[in-house]
Amino acid sequence: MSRVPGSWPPVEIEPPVLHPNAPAPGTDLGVHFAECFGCGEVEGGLHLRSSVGDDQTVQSKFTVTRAHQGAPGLAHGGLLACAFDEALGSAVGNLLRRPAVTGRLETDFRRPVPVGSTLYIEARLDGTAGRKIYVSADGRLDAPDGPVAVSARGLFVQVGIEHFSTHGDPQALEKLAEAQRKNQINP
Ligand SMILES: CCCCCCCCCCCCCCCC(=O)SCCNC(=O)CCNC(=O)[C@H](O)C(C)(C)COP(=O)(O)OP(=O)(O)OC[C@H]1O[C@@H](n2cnc3c(N)ncnc32)[C@H](O)[C@@H]1OP(=O)(O)O
Repeated sequence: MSRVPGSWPPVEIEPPVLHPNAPAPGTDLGVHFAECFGCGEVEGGLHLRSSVGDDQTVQSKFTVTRAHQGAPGLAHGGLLACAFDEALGSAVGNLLRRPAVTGRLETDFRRPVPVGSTLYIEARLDGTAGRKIYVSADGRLDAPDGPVAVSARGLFVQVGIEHFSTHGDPQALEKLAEAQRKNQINP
């Protein structure tokens, strides 16, 4: 049960409809962008690894290293929130294949997450309302059925692809499109 007040999703939603080219359960999702702090090969990054689960979920693993500390020996809460942003975004991007950005992210920190532990994060699509996409996730300590250490809920907002070229780095965007073509990701 969430500790964040208010019902979830906060508006009337439609059930999520998976994209016809959404990867099948069991598919390893790889790295969506080599320079992504969440899943890329970035020094000190989170190196999240994700695969498609059953029932409109994405399963991710995040191992906490010394680079992720806040208090000595414990994961920094902001980095944990980042891991959930990545896991939730991966569920939206891969299962719905709608370009979207995080509009709102809420996290409940329930247990300390020590350096060396692995969070098993299950992110699920909750529903959509027009451009708004509601997703939530639980992260369990050291095993897929371990105790819940962190829970999160996110609102992603669908954007046009020009969002990334207008506000971001068009060259990096082209690199990303090239990587997706190589991986035969059909938008
Ligand atoms: C495609 C192929 C994929 C292939 C596979 C890819 C895998 C891919 C993995 C990615 C994994 C990375 C995951 C990291 C994802 C980031 O970290 S994204 C970076 C962080 N986020 C940002 O930078 C977003 C910055 N914010 C913005 O650009 C704009 O505020 C937004 C979010 C686009 C919304 O602006 P807008 O388009 O003008 O829309 P706006 O009318 O303001 O809002 C739309 C609706 O959302 C609601 N809304 C917006 N913000 C909020 C809020 N904070 N609270 C409540 N409601 C809100 C509005 O009230 C509105 O509701 P309605 O009026 O429609 O009922």
